[in-house]
Amino acid sequence: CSSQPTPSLYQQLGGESGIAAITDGLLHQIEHDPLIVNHFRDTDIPRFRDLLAEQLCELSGGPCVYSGATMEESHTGLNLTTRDFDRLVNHLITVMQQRDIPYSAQNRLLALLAPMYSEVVER
Ligand code: HEM
Repeated sequence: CSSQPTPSLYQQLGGESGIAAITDGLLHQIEHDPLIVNHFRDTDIPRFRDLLAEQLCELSGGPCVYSGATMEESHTGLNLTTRDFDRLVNHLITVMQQRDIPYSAQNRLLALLAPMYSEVVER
């Protein structure tokens, strides 16, 4: 068979180091977004960073097991809105574009995150 196997989403995102860089880039975007940064004022950022990277790794088919709280548990009481969700997603897109992640891989990741909307917003 001469066809190449489809790379896993995890591989397309750059594996462990690629996902670490995407997570750091996203945190940088959040830090500079006055419309959402306040949600994170009581958050242990190093812990959040590690859990988000772990979750993206697991979601994309990498060798990680997410060890954090469920999305409902961790977002209940934050009173997040659709605008907050959209801003975070747009920041993620910006970071993936900056890192030249293939468009198809960007969409694969976004499709995995989209169903979390109802677990995160208006909780
Ligand atoms: C699909 C979208 C999202 C994903 C995958 C996600 C992922 C996560 C993860 C993995 C955690 C850590 C859970 C834990 O502490 O055990 C977390 C916590 C948190 N998320 Fe999200 N999140 C999403 C949307 C959002 C949005 C839109 C906001 C606000 C703009 C947000 C704000 C927060 C905050 C403030 C915490 C920390 C809560 C605390 O300090 O305990 N998240 N999120």
